[in-house]
Amino acid sequence: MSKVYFKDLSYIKELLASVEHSQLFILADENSKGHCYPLIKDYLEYHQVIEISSGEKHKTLDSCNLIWNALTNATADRKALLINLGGGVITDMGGFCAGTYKRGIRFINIPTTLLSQVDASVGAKTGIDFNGYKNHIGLFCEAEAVLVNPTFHQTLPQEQLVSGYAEMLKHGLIADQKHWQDCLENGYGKFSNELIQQSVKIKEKVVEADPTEKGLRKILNFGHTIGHAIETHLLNTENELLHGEAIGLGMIAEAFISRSKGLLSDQEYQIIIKELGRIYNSSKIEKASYVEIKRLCKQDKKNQNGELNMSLLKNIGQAVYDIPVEEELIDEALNVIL
Ligand SMILES: NC(=O)c1ccc[n+]([C@@H]2O[C@H](COP(=O)([O-])OP(=O)(O)OC[C@H]3O[C@@H](n4cnc5c(N)ncnc54)[C@H](O)[C@@H]3O)[C@@H](O)[C@H]2O)c1
Ligand SMILES: O=C(O)C(=O)C[C@@H](O)[C@H](O)[C@H](O)COP(=O)(O)O
Ligand SMILES: [Zn+2]
Repeated sequence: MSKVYFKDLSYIKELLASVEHSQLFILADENSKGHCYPLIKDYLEYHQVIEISSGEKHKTLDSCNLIWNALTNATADRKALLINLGGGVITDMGGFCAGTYKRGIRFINIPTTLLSQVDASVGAKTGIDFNGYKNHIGLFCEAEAVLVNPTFHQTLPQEQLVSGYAEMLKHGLIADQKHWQDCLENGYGKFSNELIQQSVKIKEKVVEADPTEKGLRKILNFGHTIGHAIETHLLNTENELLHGEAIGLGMIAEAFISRSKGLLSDQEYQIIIKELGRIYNSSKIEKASYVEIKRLCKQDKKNQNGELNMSLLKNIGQAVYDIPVEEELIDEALNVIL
């Protein structure tokens, strides 16, 4: 699996020297180009910047077209190297475009949001949304390397930190009670390299055990069946949520289902909803949307043979996967986050 480096940004020079390449391209959106590119520019040799518009609504085939066209117009060959500089939208989509261009060129991830540093840039899931379904088209495709540096947080809006914090709390809930505690003690004002590293280590351990999600890796998807459905349902509306904000609500709903299934104790459920509910509580979901949310859940990648399967919690720090869930339980769970 890709190595994750927690180093100064100047380390880019060494990474570039270690990956033989013919041409260098930087993929960014307007925010990562404005705020992050100036911090790395001096460490780069001659290169071309490919800029796409920011946000989940641009994680689409149209943006891929722009990226593939830019590579084609520059006559990029199979030894071309792409640096994905940005949040999870950039690392997911850039990885996918690199993995498919001329059947695959190499790429390095330089994640610039907390969420992409602790989760999206690590583990080789790449892809785009399609027909309104999250990450519906994609590849498992490894980055050559990932360079993580919290300097990028200086320009990140607070809500983006809160969004990334959800995936860190998820890592604690599914696999490491101490990390959950450490995250709660830390709060979401500022994140040390150490806490970010702890979170990445949890993800790496799960991915190493099951790189292509045949089994155990599904635990990283806790909160995502309902979270993704909420995120998709609200995309392009005035109530749009960031990925982590939607996953925060998804985790509350799926913790409820965990308790209903007799997996999670009431005591731990109460702790989880108290802590998550303090932060992820701005739900703008109406009862009329439940049918649509359940329809979206049916497209989740963990489902099989028409059965809805979720990853749920057994304890704080332990998750289980492939648990069949009845639709009525989703209604009840949505009532909890309303
Ligand atoms: N592949 C995976 O394993 C995985 C894991 C988790 C999430 N994801 C995906 O990641 C995406 C969410 O990632 P995200 O939260 O990073 O969102 P994002 O990529 O949309 O970035 C959030 C916003 O921050 C801006 N930005 C980025 N860096 C900045 C900086 N340093 N300063 C100021 N602004 C900056 C971006 O332009 C964007 O507007 C979702 O599409 C989600 O599905 C993938
Ligand atoms: O790495 C994983 O595996 C995850 O599930 C991490 C999630 O946080 C992430 O949002 C991922 O993109 C979801 O994958 P999907 O398979 O449900 O699209
Ligand atoms: Zn996620």
